[in-house]
Amino acid sequence: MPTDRAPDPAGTPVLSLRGIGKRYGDTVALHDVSLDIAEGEIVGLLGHNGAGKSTLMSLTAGLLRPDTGQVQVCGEPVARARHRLGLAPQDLGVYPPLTVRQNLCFFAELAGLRGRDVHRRTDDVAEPLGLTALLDRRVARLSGGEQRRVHTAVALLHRPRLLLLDEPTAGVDVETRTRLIDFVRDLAATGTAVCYSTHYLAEVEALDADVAVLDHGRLIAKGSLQELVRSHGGGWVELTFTGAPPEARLPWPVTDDGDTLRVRADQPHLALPEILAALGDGTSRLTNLNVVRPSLESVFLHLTGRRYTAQDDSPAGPSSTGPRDTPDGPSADGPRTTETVPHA
Ligand SMILES: Nc1ncnc2c1ncn2[C@@H]1O[C@H](COP(=O)(O)OP(=O)(O)OP(=O)(O)O)[C@@H](O)[C@H]1O
Repeated sequence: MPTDRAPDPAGTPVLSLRGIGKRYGDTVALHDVSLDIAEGEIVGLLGHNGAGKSTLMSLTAGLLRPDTGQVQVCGEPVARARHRLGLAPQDLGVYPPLTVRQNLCFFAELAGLRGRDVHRRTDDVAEPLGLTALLDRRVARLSGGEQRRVHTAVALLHRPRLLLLDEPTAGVDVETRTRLIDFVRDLAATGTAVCYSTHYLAEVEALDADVAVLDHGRLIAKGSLQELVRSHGGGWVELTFTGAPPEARLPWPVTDDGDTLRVRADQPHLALPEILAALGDGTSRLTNLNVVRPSLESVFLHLTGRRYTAQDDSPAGPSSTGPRDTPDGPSADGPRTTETVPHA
């Protein structure tokens, strides 16, 4: 059985990316990305659409070759260490006409398992992902969330040292999301290194993961949630208007993003009265008001100038940091007020 739990030389990360660059024609998908993931560490890989997350996952899994740099898994070039990693890509890779058990047994054999190990391992991965009762059901008859759990289970059959999950909760319900997060945490507690890409900040917070932020192919931040909030701290008051935001003279940094004014302040809720007073008559055109307390969302705003969830149109996704709604026009009841809760 190709299980590999031999200890690595002390200090060798399970995943080591050094100076990774990748272009598709004129598009720079990744530029000089270096990242380590240690045994038992979960890294939440975040970035807006097109930031390079899937490219990074594919390179890490050895499915793509970087133009520059090196990918090492457990101290070896990835080409020699593929058996040590498991990848659950964004697109489902299971066979709908087969049952869950048939899928898992098929992929277990592909991964090199034989005889009783195939069935034992199938049962082992099915149980924590809540698939035991579904083993004899055809995948085609399962819900989207159940199918995604099967897809994730496939990546685990050979007990990888490194698990790559590319948006594992895309389109799944809240229960499946919670179950997956618990499962990933338990897995990491047994020593598996996990790289987890997602569009939902709340998941990264629930995973208690370190955070790696990609922006236009560059790794612009890496650290624990607490570290990032400390170094890119402060919160925001976000005010949306009909038409261009009014001028406001304020003692805090102000950015103007179309119809939205953002004011960065250490204690945004305390800054609010002064901000509203400075807007004067402009408040009559106010349609939405959002206080973003120091959190992963405020870190994102600071690093990229954009809300993380603002471009995410998945109906199944939770809003990690409070509503991201921006009404089309003024509400009859006045501006909508929301608050982003601090997580760190
Ligand atoms: N096969 C390809 N050919 C050409 N360009 C590509 C290809 N795959 C990705 N790209 C481009 O490379 C950049 C990074 O894409 P990638 O899919 O890695 O981003 P992502 O962060 O995973 O995005 P998303 O969150 O939308 O899945 C984007 O500009 C994308 O358009």
